[in-house]
Amino acid sequence: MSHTAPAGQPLVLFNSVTRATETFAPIDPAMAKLYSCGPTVYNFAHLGNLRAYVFTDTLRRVINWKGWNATHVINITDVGHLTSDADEGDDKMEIAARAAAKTIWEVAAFYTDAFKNDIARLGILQPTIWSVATDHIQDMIAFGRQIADAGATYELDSGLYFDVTKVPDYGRLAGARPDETVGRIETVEGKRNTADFAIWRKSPDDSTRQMEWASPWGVGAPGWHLECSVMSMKYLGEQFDIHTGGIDHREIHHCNEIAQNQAFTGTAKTGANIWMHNNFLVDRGGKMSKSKGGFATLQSLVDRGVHPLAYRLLCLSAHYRSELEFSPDNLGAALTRLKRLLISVVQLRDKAGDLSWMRVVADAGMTKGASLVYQRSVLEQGLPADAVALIARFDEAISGDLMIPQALPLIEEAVAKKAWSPDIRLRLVATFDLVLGLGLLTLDRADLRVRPVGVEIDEADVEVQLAERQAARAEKDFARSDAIRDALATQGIELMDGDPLRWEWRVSLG
Ligand SMILES: Nc1ncnc2c1ncn2[C@@H]1O[C@H](COP(=O)(O)OP(=O)(O)OP(=O)(O)O)[C@@H](O)[C@H]1O
Ligand SMILES: [Zn+2]
Repeated sequence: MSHTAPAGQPLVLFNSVTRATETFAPIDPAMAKLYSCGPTVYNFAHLGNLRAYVFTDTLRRVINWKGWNATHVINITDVGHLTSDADEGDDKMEIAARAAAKTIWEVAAFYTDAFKNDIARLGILQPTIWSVATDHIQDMIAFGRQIADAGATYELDSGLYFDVTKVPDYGRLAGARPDETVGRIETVEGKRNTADFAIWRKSPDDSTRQMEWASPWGVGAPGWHLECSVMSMKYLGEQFDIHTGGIDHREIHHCNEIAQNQAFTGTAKTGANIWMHNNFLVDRGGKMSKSKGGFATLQSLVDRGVHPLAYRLLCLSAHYRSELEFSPDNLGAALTRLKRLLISVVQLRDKAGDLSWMRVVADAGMTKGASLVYQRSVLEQGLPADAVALIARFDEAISGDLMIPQALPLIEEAVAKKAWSPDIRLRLVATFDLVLGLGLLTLDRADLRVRPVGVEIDEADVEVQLAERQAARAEKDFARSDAIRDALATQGIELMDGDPLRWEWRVSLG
């Protein structure tokens, strides 16, 4: 891989700190460095949380596709995140563990696995490093000592607090001043400023916590904001390239991380050159959130017969800085679009015959971890000028602050271009899919036919009955054909005669 700036359009990204787009130029041109605030593992991720990781995955894929290597860290928050981001309430993990009568470690292990499983099903690449908060307690204490020595903190009975007036520009990211009380509730006696936050929280005398550690400020647990400053700095350095999170983090969590980073380095630097935030997935009730209960998980979609990649496509169909509405209609449209695309791609696959390049790319990507640029170089070899021009349009869209909604139709354009051989069209699909991650070259039609829970079907048997029905219809034995259709209907199988998608049957959604 080259270490010079890649060819193609410059990549511009919207920086929440300056509220402007900026040209991306990694500090170390040989390795871009990204940190994404990870899940708090006290429950399943909901679809809104997962939107945040489809976004970071897209960002990372675009960076790779355009020619840079990337180190990507996602943390696992298994301690410190209170029920309110503004230092109020109890630790989310402690509450969940009490409710389940389990240890926090059991709860964390269970939901961490569930999260990793969800992101794998969404085609999200594994980060280079998973950093688990409780593995870094000593690093957090050392960090806390340094910022305490620098005079940025003060101690109260309840713990060690950060004084937000000790750093320049506190709250610049949120566009708020330290004396503003928006979203903050004063619950801690003695705090100097409303926005001050806990670096270390002492365990109350009358209770023991499941998770607590000795520290210079008493036995207790670290503040949530501290974790991300410590782990991002540990793995990526004092100033790295991009820090991401959902837009709710722009108001408090990331302001506090920036303040800690500034106190630690004694500079005005925020810790990352670009701070990026994805907007919310909303439903009729507003932001999807765990605290509301009854939220939708990825598994709940699968249980209803929707393939996870249809949800990925739904996410890709909106720009990351726009709200995205989650509704059965939107999801249904995404599933239909994915099916349509896949039908065309499968037809091309059938026509193209031997795709030796596909084996090279798949092998390089999966087993040898080759960069996306290398895979692109295989795919894009020998393409005609008008196909290269389509790639340039794709590049232009994704380079403009990840304008994926504009890039998506180009895949459909490539598939439909009759003047190109199936081989050319598939090469384009494959190179675009390195960014989109929809698995278009590997999925089969049958994969998208997810069986909802509670529906008992034997797919081979359905296919046999369909063939019999086809034969009956050919012989104009409509009574027999209808009888087969009715028999299948009683098993929950709906036949789709004349289906423009040629998806001959589906499990009825009830
Ligand atoms: N509705 C949403 N849409 C998009 N991103 C979201 C949404 N809700 C949370 N996020 C993001 O998901 C990521 C993981 O967050 P985390 O696991 O800490 O969730 P949480 O704060 O416990 O969830 P909730 O906000 O539902 O209580 C964060 O980057 C967060 O900003
Ligand atoms: Zn964070």
